[in-house]
Amino acid sequence: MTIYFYSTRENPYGCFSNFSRHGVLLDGKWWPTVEHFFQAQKFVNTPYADRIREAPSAKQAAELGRSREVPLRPDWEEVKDDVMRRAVLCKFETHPKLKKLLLETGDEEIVENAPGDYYWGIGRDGSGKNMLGIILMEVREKLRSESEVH
Ligand SMILES: Nc1nc(O)c(N)c(N[C@@H]2O[C@H](COP(=O)(O)O)[C@@H](O)[C@H]2O)n1
Repeated sequence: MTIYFYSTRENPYGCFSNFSRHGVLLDGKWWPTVEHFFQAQKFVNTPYADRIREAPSAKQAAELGRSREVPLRPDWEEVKDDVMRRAVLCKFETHPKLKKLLLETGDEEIVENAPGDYYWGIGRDGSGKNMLGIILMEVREKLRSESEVH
């Protein structure tokens, strides 16, 4: 059965959202959520990226990251999927309970049911790309093959 997630408040899969309070250590810094890291990478190596890292919530980090008052890095469209892959993998490697939950989803399809997001989610009408769901399934496959080797 397809697994849908969106709000962090929904159990058990709300923790699959990038807004969930599961931090990651990346590039020598601690990021309170994947969303903080992802949004900051739009302005990598600028003081604005540090401002995003210090945002009190993922929602505020996303608002800062979506502002176009500060110039977006020129290669963002080319790098954004890999930025997301790295952060999502790090999250599930860092938090064993989340890794277990992800592996327990087996081969089920995972879908970010974000009504306003037709790229990372499926959008309101279900026609979106579901790139975050696809990345979660890629990460699941990677973690599964690693756990079979050891
Ligand atoms: N909770 C939530 N609210 C939204 O409005 C969303 N668009 C999403 N999806 C997440 O948004 C992040 C990327 O946004 P931008 O590319 O910067 O617009 C990413 O974490 C999606 O999973 N979630």
